[in-house]
Amino acid sequence: MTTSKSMHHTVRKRMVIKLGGSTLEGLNESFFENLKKLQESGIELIITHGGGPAINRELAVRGVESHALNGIRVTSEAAIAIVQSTLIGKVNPALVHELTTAGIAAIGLNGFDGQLIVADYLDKDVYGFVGEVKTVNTSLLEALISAGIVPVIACIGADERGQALNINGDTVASEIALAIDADSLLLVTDVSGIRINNEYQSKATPSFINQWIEEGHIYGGMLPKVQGALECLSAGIPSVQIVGDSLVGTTILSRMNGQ
Ligand SMILES: Nc1ncnc2c1ncn2[C@@H]1O[C@H](COP(=O)(O)OP(=O)(O)O)[C@@H](O)[C@H]1O
Ligand SMILES: CC(=O)N[C@@H](CCC(=O)OP(=O)(O)O)C(=O)O
Repeated sequence: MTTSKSMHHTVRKRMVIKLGGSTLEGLNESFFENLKKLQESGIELIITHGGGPAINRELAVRGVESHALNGIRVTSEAAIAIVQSTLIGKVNPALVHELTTAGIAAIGLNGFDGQLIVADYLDKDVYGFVGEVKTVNTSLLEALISAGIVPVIACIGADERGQALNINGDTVASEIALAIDADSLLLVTDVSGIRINNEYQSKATPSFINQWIEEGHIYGGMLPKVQGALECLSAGIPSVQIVGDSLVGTTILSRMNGQ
């Protein structure tokens, strides 16, 4: 009797979808219908999200300054409280509401829930209260997935002392994809993929991406996306896509297929 994986497991397809703050507030009915269709086709969905614009508005209302470095928000003690309350208190429940309204069973989570995302400071002197992912509670996610519930994860990590740490949404998405061995990662943003010299790229490879970063064609908020994508690809996740809300964009593969 062979013990090949395919003989013991029904083929599962698992997709992590990250919804960027840039596009989150404008998603329409047809976007959620598309998600529902993906789910009905048998794909297991895990949703993560950011919320940069909502955080910016809240910071401005309260007069707290912040700036980005390499696409990552340098997060002061005053800022982390606002990031935490905005993502967990506002953005996450609003998204869960939209999903459940669309008929998708969903439950909101953040790094504190069941120690979902245990984090440590990325580099406190440089970035302040920004985290890097140490561990992901995959059994919690597996339990929800097998119950047919879509986990909706806000990008807040918790350190071992219970301090909230801000983690870029793209980084959380790729770390979750790696932890649960996803078959694909979909980063939904406000542009239809990677644009180089005014042209959207339908395909990309790690070597092109490294070149585009060096030449300055990829910058700011696109950096954590492609960095997460490269990590996923090198760990064996077959495909990462960066797309707009119509799900059209750039597919990043380890190598160009058939070309
Ligand atoms: N080469 C590139 N192609 C497309 N967008 C890019 C590129 N380089 C930088 N960007 C910027 O990245 C932005 C998307 O990142 P971000 O604003 O952080 O979105 P999100 O909130 O979805 O994470 C785009 O709107 C664009 O301004
Ligand atoms: C550390 C860090 O950069 N955290 C991000 C978290 C939100 C996010 O990633 O939002 P988007 O999806 O809109 O980019 C921030 O504070 O903006």
